[in-house]
Amino acid sequence: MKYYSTNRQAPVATLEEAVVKGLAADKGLFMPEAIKSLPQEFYGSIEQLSFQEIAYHVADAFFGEDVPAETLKQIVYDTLSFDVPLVRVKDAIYSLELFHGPTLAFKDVGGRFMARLLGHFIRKEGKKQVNVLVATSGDTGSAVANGFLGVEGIHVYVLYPKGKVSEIQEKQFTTLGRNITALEVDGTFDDCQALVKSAFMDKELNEHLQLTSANSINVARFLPQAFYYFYAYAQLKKIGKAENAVFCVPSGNFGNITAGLFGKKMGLPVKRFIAANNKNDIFYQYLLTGLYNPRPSVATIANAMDVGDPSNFARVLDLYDASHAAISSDISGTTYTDEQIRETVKKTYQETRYLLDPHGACGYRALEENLQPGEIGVFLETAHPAKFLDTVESIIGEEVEIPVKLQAFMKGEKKSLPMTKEFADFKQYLLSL
Ligand SMILES: N[C@@H](CCOP(=O)(O)O)C(=O)O
Repeated sequence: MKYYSTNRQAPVATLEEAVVKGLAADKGLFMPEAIKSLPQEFYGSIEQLSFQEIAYHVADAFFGEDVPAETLKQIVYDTLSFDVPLVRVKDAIYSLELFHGPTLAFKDVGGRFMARLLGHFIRKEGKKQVNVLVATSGDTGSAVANGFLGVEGIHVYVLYPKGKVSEIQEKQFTTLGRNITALEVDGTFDDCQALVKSAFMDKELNEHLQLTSANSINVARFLPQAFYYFYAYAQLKKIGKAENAVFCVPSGNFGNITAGLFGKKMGLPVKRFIAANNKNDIFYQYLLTGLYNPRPSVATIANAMDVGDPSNFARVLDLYDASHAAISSDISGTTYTDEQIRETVKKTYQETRYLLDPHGACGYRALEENLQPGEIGVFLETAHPAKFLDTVESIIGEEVEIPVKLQAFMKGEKKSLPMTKEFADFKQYLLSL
């Protein structure tokens, strides 16, 4: 399969080139030339398949031409060593719990898949060291750092905005050492993302180092996120609730919802999507006005969604031929203040005893407010509430139990390097390596 750039000014790439480069030479995002529909028989009996079996079918449609079947199967099965259960919260609203992986956030799926696929390409080609640059507003950093920890031939640099991620999130990527380096940037997530993208475009740097990205701009990070939409559908089908499924996705950089849109293009019977924003509501405003106006992100309690210029908007436009009408017919939007998020966590916990995290709360509330009669709503519960311990405990006024996996991260000592948001400083640092 070949990959083209959303900016259409760069040569098409092989899968390996797209994964190893991350971003196209014209600063566009790579898109697969074909989105294959999966056969009706697959959907007809999908509820009989395991998560790993379903994911392998989806992975095969994208990567099967370029990765030997046994290798791809191994990558998928190793990646998905945890479950993604669908849990009913209230009425027709279900939570797709994406926080049962090693770092307790949905990014574990893409992070682990990409680490394994990149590792495969490095071994196959005997490549020199690949340096992964990743910008995080909270969850990507930990998933990528943990997914790549100890992978030979790869060094990961995590760029994160100083003081704008939760304490536990920070611990998850600053305490690992080995092939993981954390850079604490005096700026916002958007500054971190801009530093990373500028590095990919810099000729001198790219002659000095082999660089790639592990944000959802990388096809190997973002496409695997489609796996769990199919699995959610299978779980709905098992309980006879698969008609009129609506997926509601807490959205920041828009990689997660874009993976769901790919699923729909592959024939997954999804009625519609809702993108739930926090106050960084650039996409919501786009739906209202037809104008895309990126702006500096503001800090919220749903910090992983604090993105002011969502990278994957380019892919959404590409998927729908830049038609605002077509996009709006598949996706609606919502936006919530911190106050509304707090209110939702509290009320839902009091009513149902289900504890939402601040991101999931945006998704849940959007369904509560927008679900039509006859529709079944699934919101993506993107991270475990304990990752936002202080926030969540202060909202519900109770102690939250910290899963053992998280406790382990909290014991380590934070190690990070300070970095300004000036590209010249970042470049100098990378050149000194
Ligand atoms: N929400 C992210 C921001 C980066 O998103 P990505 O999906 O492009 O990696 C985070 O938690 O870091």
